[in-house]
Amino acid sequence: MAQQQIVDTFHEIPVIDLQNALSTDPAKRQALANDIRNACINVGFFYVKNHTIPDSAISGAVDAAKQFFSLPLEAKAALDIHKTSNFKGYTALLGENTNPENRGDLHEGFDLGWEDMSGRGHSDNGAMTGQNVWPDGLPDFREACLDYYHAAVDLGKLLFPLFALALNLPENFFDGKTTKPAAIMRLLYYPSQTGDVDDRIEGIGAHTDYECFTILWQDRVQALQVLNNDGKWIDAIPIPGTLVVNLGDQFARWTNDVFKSTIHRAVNRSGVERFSIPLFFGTDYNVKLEPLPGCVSEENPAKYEVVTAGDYVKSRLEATYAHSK
Ligand SMILES: O=C(O)CCC(=O)C(=O)O
Ligand SMILES: [Fe+2]
Repeated sequence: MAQQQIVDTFHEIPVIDLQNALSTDPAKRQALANDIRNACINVGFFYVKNHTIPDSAISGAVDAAKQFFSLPLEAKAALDIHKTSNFKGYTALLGENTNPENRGDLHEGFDLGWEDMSGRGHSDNGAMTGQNVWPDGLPDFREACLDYYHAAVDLGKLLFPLFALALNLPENFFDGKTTKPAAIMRLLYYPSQTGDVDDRIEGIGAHTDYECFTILWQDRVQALQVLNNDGKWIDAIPIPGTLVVNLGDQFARWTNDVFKSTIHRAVNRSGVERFSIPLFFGTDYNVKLEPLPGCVSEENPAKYEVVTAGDYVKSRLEATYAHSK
């Protein structure tokens, strides 16, 4: 009988406490980085607790999302993402198709990028930078979104040195590569699917994320699922007080797949609506995604063509929205 290959897999997603992220004791920071390393190699997903985003920033952004998605369709459609060249604004139900085998994603979205509170978008070269678009008639919406955005970017800046340590690199390895962090935030609204459900329409179809890592707030409605190596969907159950962090394809490219960019999807059949807020965090758009020296060897030769982070994300976004153009 042929010997059965034993493939390591995971059945749950680890919870990592970030309390020691800024410890003055390097051994404590390294111990935390080791936990992150294990999660990145084996799962590609982990929860973080003691994550630094204030509850007030979360509740403000969630309230803003609820108000925005309750606007009349015409008001949201005026901000349709296809009207901008930099992927900002509103995505209608079925407007995106994350898994090309599906017929469209059953969510509405609102995308924004870097902008400081005083109203300046950052205007450098990347296709995804530049002005955000904002709805009329929701006076607190912009501030609530940006408040969360900046808190999540700060968390991303706390995580990058830990990822560097996890890869046996100097803690400041990514500093010069994340000067204008390429962070895209999305508000997401998933109606519940009821009645006869078309299997090719999911809240968000099976996909991997495009940037280095994603920081995701999810409400208490179970919908997010993560594919393990046995092809089984593992529920990323909502754990109050935590955020989900998952790796994206930029990190898989940097690390030549040593870090896993794990396939996931969201399916809301709970009977109630669901909200989530991902923030996709990458290096500056002009940085080349070159495999790190420690991640390439004779047994594991470089797998990916070197491209800039900006070109890579742009090509993935174009493919995602092509279906509703
Ligand atoms: O809403 C979620 O839980 C997941 C969203 C997601 O995977 C994405 O936007 O890339
Ligand atoms: Fe995702």
